[in-house]
Amino acid sequence: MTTGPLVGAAGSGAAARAPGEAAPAVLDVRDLRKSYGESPVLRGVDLEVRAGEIVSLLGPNGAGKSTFVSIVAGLRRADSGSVTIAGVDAIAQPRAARRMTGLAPQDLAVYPVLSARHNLRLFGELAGLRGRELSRRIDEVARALRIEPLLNRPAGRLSGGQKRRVHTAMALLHRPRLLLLDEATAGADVETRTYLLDVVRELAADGSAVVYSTHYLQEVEMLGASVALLEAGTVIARGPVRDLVAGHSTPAVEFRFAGPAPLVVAEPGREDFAVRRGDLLRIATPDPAATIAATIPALGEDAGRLRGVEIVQASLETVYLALTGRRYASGGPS
Ligand SMILES: Nc1ncnc2c1ncn2[C@@H]1O[C@H](COP(=O)(O)OP(=O)(O)OP(=O)(O)O)[C@@H](O)[C@H]1O
Repeated sequence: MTTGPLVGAAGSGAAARAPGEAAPAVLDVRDLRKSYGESPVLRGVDLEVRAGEIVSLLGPNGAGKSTFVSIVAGLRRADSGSVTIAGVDAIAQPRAARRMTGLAPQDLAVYPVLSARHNLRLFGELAGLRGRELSRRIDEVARALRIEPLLNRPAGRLSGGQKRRVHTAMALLHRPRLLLLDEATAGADVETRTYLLDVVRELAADGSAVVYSTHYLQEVEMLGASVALLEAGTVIARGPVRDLVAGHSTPAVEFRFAGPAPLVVAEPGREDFAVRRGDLLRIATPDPAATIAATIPALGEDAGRLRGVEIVQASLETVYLALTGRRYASGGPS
């Protein structure tokens, strides 16, 4: 897809660097802490995002992703820590930092009685664009996100997915050096999701740094993004998907039963790698075929209740499950 120059002025694309030279950090967050009342949410978050890099911010509900994004965007105050955006101290100089940042927050924020174009004009002006340049940028971004036919309609009468595109377009107008997208594809249909992801990839290819919070692990791979996994207030895993998969996860075999799964582990040494939840017994193993061959004879009477056996290959999802402990609570049915 050709969408035209979305972020040409970000100006830090890979072409300007010598081969092998690391791109500069656009976002540099150190030891960020934030509590709501007595409840700590961010307990010392460090995150660096380089020009041209897309970082998917993952984490369970309530992990603090939106809190992190809104502090970086200057909408909330941190208790302590530093946020530097393209060399500017975002806590000491929030206005200067905001000019380089584009934010599409999780909650849709469009003025419903104004047209989509008027919404874009307002946000473009807030970001410092004027006159012809603003009109040109509205046209470019509208083309990229396929909202041209919607521009003259009141934003309040657009569908959820159409509003989502207008809302995201507002974050892109001024070609931000740093783009913050908080669950940008929530509620979007397959087509809208495709446009949004295309635009994010193009922005990064032109040199923007992107922080993309999402619950859709598939999108991380579609974006070629690296991962920052937020859990219990800190980043517990950071890096390219392939490195995380290689370092944190093995395949697993899942045995599904009619009724509660038995905890049967036939292979010595695999006990710590088995978890049971409801009708499912899951055994992480480097050799799934051997695990199946050893486990089925050991099931005894329970073999009659066996309904299915599946090999689950190591993937970002298995890493996520292994690191956050979600879905498979160790130690029996829950
Ligand atoms: N304004 C607030 N006042 C008090 N507590 C808050 C406030 N905003 C968020 N929280 C709490 O802080 C924690 C982190 O919330 P946050 O929205 O940052 O998480 P999240 O990772 O974005 O979650 P989700 O994936 O559900 O969007 C949650 O426990 C939430 O209830």
